[in-house]
Amino acid sequence: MVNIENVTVTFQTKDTSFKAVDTINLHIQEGEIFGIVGTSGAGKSTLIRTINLLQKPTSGKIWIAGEDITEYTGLKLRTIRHSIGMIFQHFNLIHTKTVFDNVAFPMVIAGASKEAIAQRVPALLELVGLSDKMHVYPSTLSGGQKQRVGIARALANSPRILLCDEPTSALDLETTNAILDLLKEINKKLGITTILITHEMDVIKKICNKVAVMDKGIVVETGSVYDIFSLPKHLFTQKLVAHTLNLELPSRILQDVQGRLIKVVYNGDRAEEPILSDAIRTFGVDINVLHGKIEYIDEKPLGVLLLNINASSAQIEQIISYLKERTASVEVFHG
Ligand SMILES: Nc1ncnc2c1ncn2[C@@H]1O[C@H](COP(=O)(O)OP(=O)(O)OP(=O)(O)O)[C@@H](O)[C@H]1O
Repeated sequence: MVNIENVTVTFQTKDTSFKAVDTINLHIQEGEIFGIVGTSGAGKSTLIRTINLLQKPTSGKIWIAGEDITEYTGLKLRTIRHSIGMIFQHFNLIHTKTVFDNVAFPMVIAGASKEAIAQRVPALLELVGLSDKMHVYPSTLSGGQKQRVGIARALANSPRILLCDEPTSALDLETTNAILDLLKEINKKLGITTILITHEMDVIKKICNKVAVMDKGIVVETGSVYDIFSLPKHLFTQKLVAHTLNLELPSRILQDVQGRLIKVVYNGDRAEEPILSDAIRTFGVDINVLHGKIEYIDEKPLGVLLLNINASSAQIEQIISYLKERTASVEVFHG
């Protein structure tokens, strides 16, 4: 549906030039929720803005549904933009217009009839759960409600693609979850291809199917969200995932621990197997669980355990290879 081909964006300042996006290639399929994650300054906003040409690539191409749109201008550009909705971190509502008029605005610009607008806007407000706020002004709404208006407005011209620029960064945790649920529901109901940028792996974990991890203008890793969480390959991704899974131990425990400390990740059906109790029985040693959890990502289980094994070196090696055969990864931390 969306192909980003060798896209580079270079900003010229007075004496230097700076590559905010460097030779990025991404293929986003129809109907999926594709996340782009990275820390501040990674180039996420610049990249997402190239998809509707709010930011023109310095080089490379943007393909939408098989059309190269990179050089589009005038009517062609306006038409393609109507098929791409966008929502923003700070909602970008027009404060002098009512909720109804905010949602109607893109339809007015696109030349829709009054009848079409009168029919569509209430339906959109119902979809986002704001039917009772149709005639109020944005200043009377909460952040979550403002974002719901932003979503309804982005859908006004029935786009095929929805771009979400940090849609929940200005919201509290509960409202974030409600907005992410809504985006997921809309994606399912309308089949709209959704591309979302965020600095939070939790957002990716909650709604995305695929993810690209960006650092300093480049994509360091891309794949299904489940694969990226269970086996992150790049060091930068590993750090993001470790931080999100929150498996850090207090330094006192790390200092005092005797024997070997290992991290085991197990995925798919194996997350529900009694691998650990099997290992304890097979080798007749004590294995102490210091920390662990099973997460469900894309409805598939992903287990992560921090284990402490106190046994002879030979036995520990045997246990590690036993676990390696039965789990996604085993990492030795200590000892
Ligand atoms: N118009 C511009 N002129 C010059 N530099 C720019 C411009 N826009 C962005 N940059 C720079 O490009 C880099 C990437 O910015 P961008 O906003 O795309 O990152 P980001 O990953 O979205 O970060 P954040 O979440 O903080 O917005 C930054 O170093 C930024 O200062």
